[in-house]
Amino acid sequence: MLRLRSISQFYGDRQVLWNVDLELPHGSATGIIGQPGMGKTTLANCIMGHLPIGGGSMVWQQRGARAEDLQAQPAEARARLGISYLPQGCQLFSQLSVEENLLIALLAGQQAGHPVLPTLVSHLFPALWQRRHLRSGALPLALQQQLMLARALAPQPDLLIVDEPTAGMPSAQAEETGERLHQLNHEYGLTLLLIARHTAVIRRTANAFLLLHHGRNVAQGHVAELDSGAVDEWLAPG
Ligand SMILES: Nc1ncnc2c1ncn2[C@@H]1O[C@H](COP(=O)(O)OP(=O)(O)OP(=O)(O)O)[C@@H](O)[C@H]1O
Repeated sequence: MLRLRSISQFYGDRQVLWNVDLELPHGSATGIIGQPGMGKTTLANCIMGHLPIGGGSMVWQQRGARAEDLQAQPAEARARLGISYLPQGCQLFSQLSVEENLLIALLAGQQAGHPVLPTLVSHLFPALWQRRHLRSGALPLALQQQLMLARALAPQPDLLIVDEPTAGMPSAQAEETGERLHQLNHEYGLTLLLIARHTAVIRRTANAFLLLHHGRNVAQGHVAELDSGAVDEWLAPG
């Protein structure tokens, strides 16, 4: 469970997040939506500890563990606490094999010292697993994108944060990615936080949404409420 209260963030003197509240219960799937430049990625970076917060609180409770102040944990500890992040524009180690890419990710997480890849990876990505000895840079793009997701899952996180998971994908592949994320949430109980400019993948995968506009949380609720038209004006360009 992750609970953010009144998060603010500044780049220099410029404030980009204003009193953002967000609650992610175990097993939930939440989408953060908003136009470009509204603070979605900044919020993810605050959760990961890649950016300091200017104010507010972040409480994290891993399954079966005590709640703790996330701010007290350095960025490198957050993967071991069960939080994984797949940033937009993420890169593979293209000269390394599929398996080596996965093992590196594994060592960053809570399974450090026990480099055993979870069966989840082979189950969810059989075509990728069959090619685990191949150089990752030689894979077709669709499999490279699967590998990025598989890498984020290798440490067996409780919470996966994915920034623009379907950006630039052809629609069939975007649908497939949405399906995998849905499966991870429904079958494996993974808590998801999805960031997207467009709502298609959020509608497919999430049950709750939060809408950021110029760094402020202007709407949130159940994903079914996205169909009410109430959020359209916030998402319209210009
Ligand atoms: N490193 C930085 N230094 C200064 N300003 C930044 C930095 N990164 C982002 N910003 C600014 O902060 C604001 C929020 O950016 P952010 O990337 O969080 O938005 P976003 O909603 O994720 O956008 P996108 O959908 O384009 O990724 C924008 O005005 C952006 O220009």
